[in-house]
Amino acid sequence: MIKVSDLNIPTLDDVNASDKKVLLRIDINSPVDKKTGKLLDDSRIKAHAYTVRNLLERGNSIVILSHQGRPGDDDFISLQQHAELLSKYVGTNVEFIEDIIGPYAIEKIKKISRGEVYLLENVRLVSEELIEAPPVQQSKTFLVKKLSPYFDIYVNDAFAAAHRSQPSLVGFPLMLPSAAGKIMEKEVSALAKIFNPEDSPKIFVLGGGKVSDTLKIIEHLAKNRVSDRILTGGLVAELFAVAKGINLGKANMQVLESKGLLSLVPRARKLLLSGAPIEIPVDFLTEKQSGEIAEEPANSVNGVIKDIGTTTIEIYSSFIKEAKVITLRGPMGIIEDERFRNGTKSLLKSAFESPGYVIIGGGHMISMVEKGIEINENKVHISTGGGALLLFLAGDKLPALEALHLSWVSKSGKS
Ligand SMILES: Nc1ncnc2c1ncn2[C@@H]1O[C@H](COP(=O)(O)OP(=O)(O)O)[C@@H](O)[C@H]1O
Ligand SMILES: O=C(OP(=O)(O)O)[C@H](O)COP(=O)(O)O
Repeated sequence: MIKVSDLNIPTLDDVNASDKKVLLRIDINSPVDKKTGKLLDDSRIKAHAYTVRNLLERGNSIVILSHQGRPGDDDFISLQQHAELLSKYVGTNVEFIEDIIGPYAIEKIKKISRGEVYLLENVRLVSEELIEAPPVQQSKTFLVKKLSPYFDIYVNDAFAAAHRSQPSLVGFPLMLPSAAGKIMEKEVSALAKIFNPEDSPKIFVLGGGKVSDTLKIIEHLAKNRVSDRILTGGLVAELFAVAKGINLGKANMQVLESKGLLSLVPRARKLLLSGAPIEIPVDFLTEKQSGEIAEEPANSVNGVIKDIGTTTIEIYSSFIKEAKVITLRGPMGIIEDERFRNGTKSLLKSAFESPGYVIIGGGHMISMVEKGIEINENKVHISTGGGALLLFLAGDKLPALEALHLSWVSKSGKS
């Protein structure tokens, strides 16, 4: 059992996860090369393989659910590549099933034997999965009603998606005995232990492209007074620059407009006026239509912003070096292009060299941690989560954890 504030989260031992038919939800959503459609990083796949191996050692058969990307985005692809990589890291064949709740998937699930592992297709192909709602409502979806009858237990290992109240994450725990997987258990236990509200100064380095999510997180961090300083990068920085009245130029305004982000400016401006400790870059690395790459001051940008500039790196690094806890999520630039990785790499280096404790999260951000560098586990926690990590650190209750708690209460009669 894991205790998280007033939630009791059952673990594999609490549901006797042995010799059972297990429905396992993991989060192997990974960065994708927009040009080739190939996965750019397999950190999450490698991490979740541990839970799959653990469940196999307990004599279970396993059917896995996960998502990749969001409909309409370039990274919304099939899980076929993921199954091949999972087979490699688990050390046994993970059969890819190109179906989710259709007759082919159901027939295969009915016949699965002990020791077999199936990975179903991208669960976000089921339209219900895109709707967030409370567990009771999600337990009545086609996805949950079609799959639940064929399993003994449900295991949620998807810490990185635990902030999503979607059917595959919160619907099954009311229908099946449920538990946290080994990655979920490890993340929640570690973060609850290392994140001491008393530690100060706490710095959050927040970048990336999930601006609406990150704005909500910053509102929570500011409201709960969890962060002493928030250093912004990526599209998040551009939103706050515009909110500060900085003219980023026509090209960048068009990027923000095309992503529907300008409607968030009033909320960002309100945060700035409230005195939230938010920093924005003083310079950017930009690319002109001619292809020329240049470093430009934030108040006279002509090219399309692709990364933060060196002066910003120096200023942010000086803040990082004074921090007791540094949490980084979301890259500073368009890291799919190696020309725009300097900002992210430089800040990661400053964090690793600082005396503070470092927490790193987010699929793209994790992919930037140099493969094979020596990570001092006493000083660095590499989370599989991004938004989920930040909301957990901001003190929010994650819907997937609440659903597991509800399942425990309803099935065990214990609170
Ligand atoms: N200045 C920028 N303009 C456009 N996209 C950006 C910029 N900086 C970062 N990005 C994009 O942000 C995406 C990663 O964002 P996000 O998913 O929030 O990060 P994480 O996966 O680490 O949580 C990458 O695809 C990257 O190309
Ligand atoms: O990659 C994820 O979140 P992250 O980008 O915050 O790390 C999770 O898989 C959640 O994906 P979503 O933000 O499309 O629901």
